[in-house]
Order: sequence, then C-alpha cells, then structure tokens
Amino acid sequence: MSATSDAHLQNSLRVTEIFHSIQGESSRVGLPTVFVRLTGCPLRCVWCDTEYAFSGGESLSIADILQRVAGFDCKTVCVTGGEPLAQKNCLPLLSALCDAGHSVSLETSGALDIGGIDPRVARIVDLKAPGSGEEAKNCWENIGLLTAHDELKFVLASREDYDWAVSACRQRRLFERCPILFSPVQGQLDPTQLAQWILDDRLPVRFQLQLHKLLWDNAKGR
Ligand SMILES: C[S@@+](CC[C@H](N)C(=O)[O-])C[C@H]1O[C@@H](n2cnc3c(N)ncnc32)[C@H](O)[C@@H]1O
Ligand SMILES: Nc1nc2[nH]cc(C(=O)O)c2c(=O)[nH]1
Ligand code: SF4
Ligand SMILES: [Mg+2]
Repeated sequence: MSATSDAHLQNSLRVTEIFHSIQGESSRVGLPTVFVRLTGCPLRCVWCDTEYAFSGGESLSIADILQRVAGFDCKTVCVTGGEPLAQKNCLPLLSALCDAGHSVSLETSGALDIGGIDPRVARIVDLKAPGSGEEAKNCWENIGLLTAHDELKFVLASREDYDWAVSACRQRRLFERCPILFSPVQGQLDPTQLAQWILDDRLPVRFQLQLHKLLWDNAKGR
C-alpha cells in the first residue's frame, strides 16, 4: 500500500473522542491501545453503551488525528464509533494510521460494506442478533470478505440470541472462516450462563467480557 497522499491528510472526519486505554474487546484484549471514536451511527442497537457518539463530536483532519494519536506514544490503535464506516473518510484514515506504523483494528457493525478497507487493518465485525433490534441491517455479503486476520463477533442478550448465533455459525460455516467471539450484553445476559452454554455445546468460539468495564465500570473515555 502506498503512503497516504498529502491530499488525503487534509480530509476531515467527525470525532467524538481520542483516548488511551486498555483494549477491552477482541483478541487484542489487554493491549494498551489508542482509541479513535468516530461520531455518528445509522443503527440503534437497543443495548448500545456508546449513545453519546451518535451526534456532536469535532471535525478533525486526518493530519490532526495522526498528530493526536502520536502524542500517546502507543503502536496499537483501534478505530471505533458510533459506526466508523458511516464516514467515507474512515478508509483513508485507516490507511494513514497504518502508514504511520500503527497496528490498526477497526470495530464495525456488520451493517456496512467492509470491502475497500486497507488489508493491513484487522476488521472486527459485529453481527447483530435479534435482541439488538437491528438484525435486519446485517450485511451478510461481508462474510465472504473476511480472512483469518479478521474477527466476527456476536453480542448476545438472551438464549434466543445465542441459538440464533450458533445457527448462523453452523449454516454459514463461520467457524472455519475466522476467529469468532461470543460476548454477553453487559447487565442483560449472565456471563456464567453464556460460558456454560459454550462449554456444553463444545463451541470453538472465544468467550469475551468487556475488560474495560471490569476495570473502570462504564466510564466514558475508557
Ligand atoms: C459501541 S460499538 C462501536 C462499533 C460498531 N458500531 C459496532 O457496533 O461494532 C463497539 C462494540 O461494543 C459492543 N457493545 C455495545 N454495547 C454493548 C453492551 N451493552 N454490552 C456488550 N457489548 C456492547 C458492540 O456490540 C460492539 O462490538
Ligand atoms: N477499553 C475499551 N476497549 C474497547 N474495545 C472496543 C471498544 C469500543 O467501544 O468499540 C472499547 C472501549 O470503548 N473501551
Ligand atoms: S452499531 Fe455499534 S455504535 Fe451503533 S448502535 Fe449498535 S452498538 Fe451502538
Ligand atoms: Mg466501548
């Protein structure tokens, strides 16, 4: 991939926050990470823990974002939101972060096309279960684009959601495509119960709790 052009560095995005924390999700869990949280989301998952990113934010150029990220002296960067792919300039931002030497992951809902993303980026793609209220937004065409470098994630609110996720994984042969994460909706599905279902069914998935909430509760900017 060529270096990001100067023209792209002038492109701007709406940004809710840029902060330094411990990665709480995905297989990168535990790594010190800089988070770039982009503003806006076309979905409304009923259990969303980041509603403050739906609007507002400040307009920053890609050059500004790179400079702020550099200030944290941290190789690992996670671009999230809101829904980061809802802003077209997310794609040049991701390439610019890679060009600057960062190890970049993207947290995205399964609702928007993940084609066109710089292949150096690890894509963490949520598939929205019925309990989110946004199942109809899932873009199943994305599945064919995933590689072993990416991850698929199911955030589950109930046994019905769990059964739906297991069926999707089996019918679409997802276990063979990339690592799969199963996580409970915080405060809604008992984590111990979800862990037991996964063991009972011998599922080859990674059980996950949001580590940052264990460390800092639901604090903003963590
Ligand atoms: C806030 S979203 C932003 C990225 C993108 N919009 C998405 O949904 O993947 C980041 C991650 O937080 C998860 N999440 C949001 N609210 C949650 C909750 N109450 N409990 C567990 N995970 C949650 C989402 O499912 C997603 O995997
Ligand atoms: N510490 C921490 N880790 C995270 N991993 C994904 C997050 C997100 O909101 O997308 C997140 C977050 O909000 N905080
Ligand atoms: S897609 Fe992500 S940011 Fe948007 S409402 Fe759902 S969990 Fe929240
Ligand atoms: Mg979060």
